[in-house]
Amino acid sequence: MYITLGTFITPNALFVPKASFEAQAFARGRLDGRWHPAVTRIALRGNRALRQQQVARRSASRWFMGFHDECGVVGVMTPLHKPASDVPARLAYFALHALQHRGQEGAGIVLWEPDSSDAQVSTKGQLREIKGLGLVSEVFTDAILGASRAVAALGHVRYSTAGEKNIRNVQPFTVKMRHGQIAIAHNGNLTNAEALKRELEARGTIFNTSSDTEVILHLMAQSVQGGSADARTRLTDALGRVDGAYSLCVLTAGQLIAVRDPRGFRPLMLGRISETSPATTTGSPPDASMTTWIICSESCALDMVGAETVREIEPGELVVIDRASGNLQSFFPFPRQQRRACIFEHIYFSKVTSNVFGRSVYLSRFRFGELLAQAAPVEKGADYVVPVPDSGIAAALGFSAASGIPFQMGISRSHYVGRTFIQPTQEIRNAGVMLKLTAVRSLIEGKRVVVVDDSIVRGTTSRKIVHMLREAGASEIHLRIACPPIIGSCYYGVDTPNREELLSWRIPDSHKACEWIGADSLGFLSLESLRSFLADESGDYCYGCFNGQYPVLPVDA
Ligand SMILES: O=P(O)(O)OC[C@H]1O[C@H](OP(=O)(O)OP(=O)(O)O)[C@H](O)[C@@H]1O
Ligand SMILES: NC(=O)CC[C@H](N)C(=O)O
Ligand code: SF4
Ligand SMILES: [Mg+2]
Repeated sequence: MYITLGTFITPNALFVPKASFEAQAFARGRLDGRWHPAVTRIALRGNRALRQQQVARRSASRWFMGFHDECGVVGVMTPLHKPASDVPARLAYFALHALQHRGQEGAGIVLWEPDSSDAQVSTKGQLREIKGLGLVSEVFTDAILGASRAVAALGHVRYSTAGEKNIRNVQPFTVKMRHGQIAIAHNGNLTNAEALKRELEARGTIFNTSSDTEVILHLMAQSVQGGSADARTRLTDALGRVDGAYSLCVLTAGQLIAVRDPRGFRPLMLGRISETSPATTTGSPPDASMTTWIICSESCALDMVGAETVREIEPGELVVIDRASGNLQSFFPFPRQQRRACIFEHIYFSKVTSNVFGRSVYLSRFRFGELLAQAAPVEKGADYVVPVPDSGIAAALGFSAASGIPFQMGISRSHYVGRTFIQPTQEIRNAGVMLKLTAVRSLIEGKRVVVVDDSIVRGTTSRKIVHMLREAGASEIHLRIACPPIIGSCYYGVDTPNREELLSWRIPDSHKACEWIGADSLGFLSLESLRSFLADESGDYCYGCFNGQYPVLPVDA
């Protein structure tokens, strides 16, 4: 197998990316017409190229992004009268597609495929896994989905927080226990996983992955309630031993279980597709026996598959959907805790079309921008408010509305540069080439601009953007950030750099940070503003990465 190495000549720099299949696509097609690829063909063995691709993928997004997204989960359970078909797999696929922003390392779907003679009976058949590294659209093909015959599905998109980025750690995990197969999909991070792992290993447990999530399966298998065939009982027992963040779905041949940790760090939604008229129009609840239930991380996934949003799964709630009875039962098996929803879901992680923790993500971001304009105005005014696309757009619109400064898309984002792009070399970084973001010179030249972004993590993006806008002729650049300075890592399901890498930890003085970035001024949304926005609910949120007050510390830290 041979691949192509590309040499790219841009107005600013000349560089030779490392070999990979992505490089080939990049050189040949994706940026055709924009850059000027002088493509050099160099023969390389396919295996080596593949390894390089893996390495590049792993490290590329680290360079590009600040806080990484987390994971997304989905569960689908059809009603008893529905014969096995490709519908559960397709519903899971589209829901995962809507949740792709939450994880791009790998994706998986587990299908409950009943024995063909027994397609409508409740507790027979197998759980079958389809998973791979890469994006949802790369892992699943139409042929794979079309060939499936299932009555329920469980799906996951991963961004790792524990364990390496390899195929073994891609979820859902499916295992065979004494009472049958079980599959699990987890968003979050367990703060005592390492301690539990050591304990389990001392008892002879063999781990198949390096993910924290696997601990739950072993705890279930070795549950003191082990004699119980009931997955709910064993899951409750296992979760009683873990701490930290989990919004998870479990699938057996018979039941779909959804559960959220008592602090409710991560979101989890319940939705349905009803074959009868929805409750809202008839006044009576939809017939459970005619309902396909969907569990998912964010409401955007329900919208994607045309499902009705029923409600959030509550912090500490465990919901069991049983196919045979058509029942949905709710339990609160854990001691109650103060809710600690992750405010970063609203600042950056979740999709703007979602409602998360009972609030519209878009409206939150817009309001953060308005509050930022009030708290950190640009004293002498400016010509434009310019967002850092995509995640800074809603906050910039809010800033513009509150300040009266016109909004302009002065930075264009390339949609061909994914989050799994080739790692730029140090040479490229030094040349300040922005692969993802480009200034609109005709708009920016000679103008005073307020640049609004949702967050600064390492400061890489801000520094590059300021440099790029100066090169494009901006006369003043005022950077406004729609969240407080980030000074700590996250232990609850977000892949964060070490504290020492965080700009606001390294350079706590915002004047000095502004100098490092190269802007004319720098302003953040304060924690007080954030709390005032959340009003009565401000005590229900986690702000650990902003104030160092973590609801629960990792046991092994
Ligand atoms: O300070 P840094 O370490 O550079 O990280 C901060 C940047 O990372 C995020 O964007 P990202 O490019 O990850 O994704 P987006 O396109 O979804 O905004 C965030 O919106 C900031 O722009
Ligand atoms: N980001 C997440 O929610 C990750 C889930 C799990 N902790 C993993 O590392 O795979
Ligand atoms: S530490 Fe930050 S990112 Fe992590 S849960 Fe708390 S607010 Fe969210
Ligand atoms: Mg961004």
